[in-house]
Amino acid sequence: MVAIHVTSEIKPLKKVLLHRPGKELLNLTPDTLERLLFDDIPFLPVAQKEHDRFAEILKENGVEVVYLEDLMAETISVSPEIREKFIKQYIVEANIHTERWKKILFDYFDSIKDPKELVLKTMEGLNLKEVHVSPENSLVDLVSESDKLIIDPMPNLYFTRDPFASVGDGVTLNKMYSITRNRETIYAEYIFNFHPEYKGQVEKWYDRYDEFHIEGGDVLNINETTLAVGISQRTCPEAIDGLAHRIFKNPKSKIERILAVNIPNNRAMMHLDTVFTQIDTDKFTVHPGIYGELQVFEVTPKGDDILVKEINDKLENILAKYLGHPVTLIPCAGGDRIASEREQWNDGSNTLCIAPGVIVVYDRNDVTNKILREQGLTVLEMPSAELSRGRGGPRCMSMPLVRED
Ligand SMILES: NC(=O)NCCC[C@H](N)C(=O)O
Repeated sequence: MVAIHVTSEIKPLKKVLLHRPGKELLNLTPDTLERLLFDDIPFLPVAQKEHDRFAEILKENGVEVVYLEDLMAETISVSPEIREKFIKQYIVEANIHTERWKKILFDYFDSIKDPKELVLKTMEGLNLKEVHVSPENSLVDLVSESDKLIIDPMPNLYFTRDPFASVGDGVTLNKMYSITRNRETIYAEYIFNFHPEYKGQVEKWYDRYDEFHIEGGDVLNINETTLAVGISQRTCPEAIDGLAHRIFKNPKSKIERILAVNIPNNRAMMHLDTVFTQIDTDKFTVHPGIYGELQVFEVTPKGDDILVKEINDKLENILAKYLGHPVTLIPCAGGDRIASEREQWNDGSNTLCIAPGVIVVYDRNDVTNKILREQGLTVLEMPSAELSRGRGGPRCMSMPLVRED
């Protein structure tokens, strides 16, 4: 089987990457919520139960589920050098810069021998009181509190959609918008560089060391030759320019055009997949907030450069043009403004399509889900009381690695 192969949003899903939320959620506090991009603190045991049900629904429907933490544990088990390189890089990226603390923390992480336990610990964050230090050796240690996080958790890791995005037989390895989420991409970097199944198998259309930010939630595979990318809070036009140059220049890419869709810059519409997702060959769920004419740019190759053309139109017309047939937009919660705003906040339009017309959704969006059933979709509901507090739905919580052609 190929390592990565995704040319659509709806073709049968064969293999998907998830991350089971872990103790990183226990290191969220009211003071850090905003910086760490959460709106509330999920109750971990319930969040895990909900996530396990998500994975079970996928498996019941023939999808192979792999976990980020397992792939990463396998990656650092490839050789002691890779493990050591990872720990050192992780510490620097966690903003630890003094030689003394780099050494203390290297020894701490290096002492965790089980690879998966080590990976999970790097995700969880670290409290000063977990590390044994001799405070008499340093003024800094004596003046600081003993019960504080010295390494932040990465609570958004269960949104595997964002740090990298599968496009064709490659990935965009993303430079993220926020400091907290930028740390997450280290895992994909190591997996794609060193994991035996992925090393040398995956084209990189964008890199985490590039200058401008782009996130996977903004990347939608319309078909084999057309990619839609949101210009949003999380993805800037410069990143799309850079991606276009790279992807058009690479003979292994089949992408012939990128549609850059300008969406409002706010938290309720943070990514393109927060405002619309494809659910069938001719159907999309949408946030009613993007009805009407949208600013859209068609980016195509022109010699060694790119050509950008503004093609503003209604979403349904743009999609119909590139898919080659009419499409129906189903608004979140129908036309009811209050229900729609409520359900949109809990990702009512953010569905994971696992085959044409078959979608995984949050159970809490009951108004939207009823409408989707009436439209003939197979709606697989997952529990969502706690997971939804992170502001992402089933599409955000999954990264397709392989979809059938
Ligand atoms: N694709 C998505 O819309 N992902 C949801 C990400 C939620 C996360 N709390 C964030 O703010 O990045």
